[in-house]
Amino acid sequence: MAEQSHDPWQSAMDHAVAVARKAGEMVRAALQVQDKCSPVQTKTSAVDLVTETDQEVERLIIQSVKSKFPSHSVVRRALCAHYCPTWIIDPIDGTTNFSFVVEGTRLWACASGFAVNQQVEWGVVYSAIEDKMYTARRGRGAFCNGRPLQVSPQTGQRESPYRCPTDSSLRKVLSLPVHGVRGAGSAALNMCAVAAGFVEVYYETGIHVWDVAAASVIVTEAGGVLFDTTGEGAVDLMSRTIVAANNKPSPRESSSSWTPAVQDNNI
Ligand SMILES: O=P(O)(O)O[C@H]1[C@H](O)[C@@H](O)[C@H](O)[C@H](O)[C@@H]1O
Ligand SMILES: [Mg+2]
Repeated sequence: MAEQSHDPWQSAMDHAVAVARKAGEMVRAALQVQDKCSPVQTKTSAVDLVTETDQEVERLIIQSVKSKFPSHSVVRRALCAHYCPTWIIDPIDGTTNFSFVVEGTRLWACASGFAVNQQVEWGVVYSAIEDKMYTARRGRGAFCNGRPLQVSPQTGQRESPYRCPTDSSLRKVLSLPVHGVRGAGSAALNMCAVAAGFVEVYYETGIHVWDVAAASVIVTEAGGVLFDTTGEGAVDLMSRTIVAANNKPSPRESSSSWTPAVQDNNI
């Protein structure tokens, strides 16, 4: 079918939802086959864990986008610097959990974000084990299985000297007077947890654009905010650091009521 001119981004997003379901089924099936969950060597990176299933799902997405939207680019490694509509995909976000069957395999997801002119227009994150399809279109809200998402209304207390975490401050973050700290391992799902109001803040350094592009718009459309780890600037999805939160505390505002999903992946 040809690309539709009246709302081309919407038809791309609908397609991403369908592909994510298919990808999720593929990944679930692969869990039964040891070889498909084992890390493979790639030329690109020794650090980035990749399995045969990552590669299969990546091929599935690329082929389906190329046949349906031939003018679109598909990348894992760049937020397109020019106008070109670009899918930023993470075939399996949480490959470590998938590969090592961590936490009952729950925390992995298939994620696609779509950027035009460096703006993320929509995001789709599918948690196949939970059958949760998170979607958001810029300016049109965020949803999980069609139900609207809203970040937590929780705010901090004014007395605390807490500031937003900085790049090198994992120890500080871990000792904050918060209810609890979790590092569960899928950036996309951690951000969706912020969007859904389950946690108030997610923070990570060492992250890549494909880990966060899809969920970035899900967070903001659910009423959340993204900022850099100094707490001062706007987020740059290429910067490899991110804070996603239900609100942006002023420098003197407390985190004491926050329940962060925190990870630090400095490499
Ligand atoms: O490599 P994949 O796509 O599995 O993504 C994961 C990152 O590699 C981790 O840094 C990060 O901590 C998260 O676990 C993230 O989701
Ligand atoms: Mg990832």
